[in-house]
Amino acid sequence: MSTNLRVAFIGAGNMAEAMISGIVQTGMLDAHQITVTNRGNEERLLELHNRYGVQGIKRDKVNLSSFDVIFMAMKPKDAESSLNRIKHEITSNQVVMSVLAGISTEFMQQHLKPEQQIIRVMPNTSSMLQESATAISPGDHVTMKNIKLAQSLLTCIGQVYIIEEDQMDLFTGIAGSGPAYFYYLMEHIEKTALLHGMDVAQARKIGAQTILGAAKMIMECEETPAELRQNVTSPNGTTAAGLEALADSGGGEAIKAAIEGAMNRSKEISEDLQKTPVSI
Ligand SMILES: NC(=O)C1=CN([C@@H]2O[C@H](COP(=O)(O)OP(=O)(O)OC[C@H]3O[C@@H](n4cnc5c(N)ncnc54)[C@H](O)[C@@H]3O)[C@@H](O)[C@H]2O)C=CC1
Ligand SMILES: O=C(O)[C@@H]1CCC=N1
Repeated sequence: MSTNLRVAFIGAGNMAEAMISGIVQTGMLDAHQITVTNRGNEERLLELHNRYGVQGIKRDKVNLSSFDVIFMAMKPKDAESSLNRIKHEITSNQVVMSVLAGISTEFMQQHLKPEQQIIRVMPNTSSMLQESATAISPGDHVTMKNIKLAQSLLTCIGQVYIIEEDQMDLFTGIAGSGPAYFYYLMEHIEKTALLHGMDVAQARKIGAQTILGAAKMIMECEETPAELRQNVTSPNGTTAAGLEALADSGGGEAIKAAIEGAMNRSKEISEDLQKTPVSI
């Protein structure tokens, strides 16, 4: 990766931090190549500087024209005003990569210059440990060189998949929001363990190792998840009883509902924004 490459994050929240942490830890970029901005929380900018060595500068003081890559990492509700501002600060040689849920490349294109290079990205917070499942959908004007740049930059926060944009809401439901489902699962494992007298710290380690082991089995074995499940399940044994209780409690439906709930919310964010008149 070029030592001259400069990357700006607009937005200094959880997602920006997870990505910065992953990028800096792999050494793909030097901390001095990264600038992070927010609207005014200087304490947060100092925190990110102290943790990762990146430059933290208030949005008003940043000149975006000197960056090769501009990551949009604010909340979707702040996208429109931010895009309207970015439009006048950058040229089409620079690439805008947006991690915002529900914000389409079409919406971004409408608010930026007609030939602006745009890539829609959906990472997750496991970026922090370089274990994100990240999707990218390139906009119409982005060069192959910048698609490759996005791939190598995002590879340092985990696995990267190029997908059609019409799959982005679904991807968000599975992977963008996905870590939260597993944390929720863990919360319930801990609660149940505690209820039956196990120490929470011990239950956390045991539960996490079980999830990690199952994930590795899925990644590394040839069997399908259904086959792997059957391998655990002895006739009339403990797993059969557990799975029956899970199904009786609507386990499968609950997983479908979670993914579809997040997917539909992503669509809804996009539709709501399209209803607002586009400001010039
Ligand atoms: N948290 C997650 O797991 C994931 C989040 N995302 C997306 O990342 C984006 C950020 O999410 P979080 O980091 O969780 O939110 P957050 O609320 O933690 O951070 C948002 C940041 O944006 C800043 N900000 C808002 N408007 C701004 C502006 N005009 N200029 C500069 N900074 C501005 C805020 O000061 C704050 O630092 C969202 O759009 C979300 O959809 C995507 C994938 C996963
Ligand atoms: O909850 C959200 O809206 C963001 C997008 C994907 C994960 N977190």
